[in-house]
Amino acid sequence: MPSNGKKFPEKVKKEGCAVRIFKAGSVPGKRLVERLKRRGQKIPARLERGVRRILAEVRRRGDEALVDYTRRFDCPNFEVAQLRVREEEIFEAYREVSPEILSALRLAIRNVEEFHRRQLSSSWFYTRPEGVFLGQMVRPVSSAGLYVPGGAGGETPLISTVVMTAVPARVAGVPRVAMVSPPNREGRLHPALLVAAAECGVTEIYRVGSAWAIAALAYGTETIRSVSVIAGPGNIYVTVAKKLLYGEVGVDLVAGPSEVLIVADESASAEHLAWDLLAQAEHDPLATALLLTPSGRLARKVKEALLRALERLPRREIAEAALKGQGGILVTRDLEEALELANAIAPEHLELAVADPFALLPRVKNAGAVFLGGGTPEALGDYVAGPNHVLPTMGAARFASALSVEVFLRRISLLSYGPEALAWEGEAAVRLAETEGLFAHAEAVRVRLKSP
Ligand SMILES: NC(=O)c1ccc[n+]([C@@H]2O[C@H](COP(=O)([O-])OP(=O)(O)OC[C@H]3O[C@@H](n4cnc5c(N)ncnc54)[C@H](O)[C@@H]3O)[C@@H](O)[C@H]2O)c1
Ligand SMILES: N[C@H](CO)Cc1c[nH]c[nH+]1
Ligand SMILES: [Zn+2]
Repeated sequence: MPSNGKKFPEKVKKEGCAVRIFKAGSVPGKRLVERLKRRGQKIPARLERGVRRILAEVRRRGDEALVDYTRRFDCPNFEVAQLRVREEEIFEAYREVSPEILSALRLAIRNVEEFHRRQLSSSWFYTRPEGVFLGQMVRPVSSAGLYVPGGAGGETPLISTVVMTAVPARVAGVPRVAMVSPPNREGRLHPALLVAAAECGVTEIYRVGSAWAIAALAYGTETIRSVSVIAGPGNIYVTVAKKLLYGEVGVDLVAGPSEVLIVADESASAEHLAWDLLAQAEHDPLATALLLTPSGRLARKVKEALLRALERLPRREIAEAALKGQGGILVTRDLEEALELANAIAPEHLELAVADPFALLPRVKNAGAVFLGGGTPEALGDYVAGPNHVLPTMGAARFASALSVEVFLRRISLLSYGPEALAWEGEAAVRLAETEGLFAHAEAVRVRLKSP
């Protein structure tokens, strides 16, 4: 029964199966956890083949392939001349965006910049008395390509992702920043997307999305010059393209379909938790939205709240598919077990909706970002708080971190030896080179020892 005492309408009753409650220790509970733990391990072979084909086409046919794919998936009448956004279109976009949106964007930019400035590492050096100079020189990459998701037909342009990708690139000092995002059916990008790009110092904007946009940034086409590093989140096609191209081009991290895992106790509001779960589930049918709680009562209340909320959700179909596929509610023995499972799943977002979240924090090992306390919805982090919302998914939080200024920087090592230092340490290098059987290495040092 819903909490207002009325019966659920038929439709909601039927959809009740979208939200599953299991005991964490039960067979279906364990099965769900095992599936989530393995979620990043294998790309379906058909999907990978499809993405490889796209990459090869763009490499071979350049702009022509971009236009073909864009016509097929996003904008039926797309022309090559529409690929690059012209400067006048950005001026026009400023006229279309309301002052309220502009000031919200500027607040987000300020907060994101303040957070990311703290990540800047500086160059340094030190010397050793015998005449050794060693150091590290920090340099930005010369160009970056930013992927901003748009959904099929550009229906859901993630304007906030412009801020999250472009601000760190600007803080790092990248001189050339190219942004790509899929156009809508009319071949347009949302005006707020263009304004956000201009506000964050993006230097080129292209209307192109999915795996073909990633290929264009990596290989270059007639219109789009290749870049040194690609950053930004995207759907499974974007994510697989980035994985396959890693090495040919720098890639930030595996930032695929969104994920939230909430650990909650009875202090949490069921309605708040339901909306937090749906906030990630509505991103993608492949999104993950999981609640872990020792309270059976809270579990049932969240399920009811979810079913009510789904009724009002415009992207209900997407969210339901995500809940059915990768979501649910698991009732754990205690908070300890909930934390253990959270660490094993390594979610993109971890919410600690418990009475004393800071007491649980020392036990968190794997997560992209942690939201402490029921008053801190994940959505704040998506838009305005300051930390980056481009975060590791599919278990990558075990080894990767949020998008940061570091992605756009390189640390170049510096070495200089004077003759005295060479005399002191050269012999050790010769011995190690000989042990490795590398004659030229040894000789390169020996000739200098003989005639410095
Ligand atoms: N991990 C993170 O940090 C993070 C941040 C923001 C968003 N996200 C995720 O990014 C994703 C955004 O996805 P989206 O769909 O909204 O935008 P998107 O731009 O990533 O994907 C849309 C593009 O994919 C194309 N596409 C659709 N079907 C295709 C197919 N069968 N083959 C190849 N291409 C196809 C569309 O035509 C369009 O060009 C979501 O999964 C969201 O959860 C993740
Ligand atoms: N939740 C997404 C990261 O998984 C980021 C985002 C952008 N806009 C809304 N949400
Ligand atoms: Zn989100």
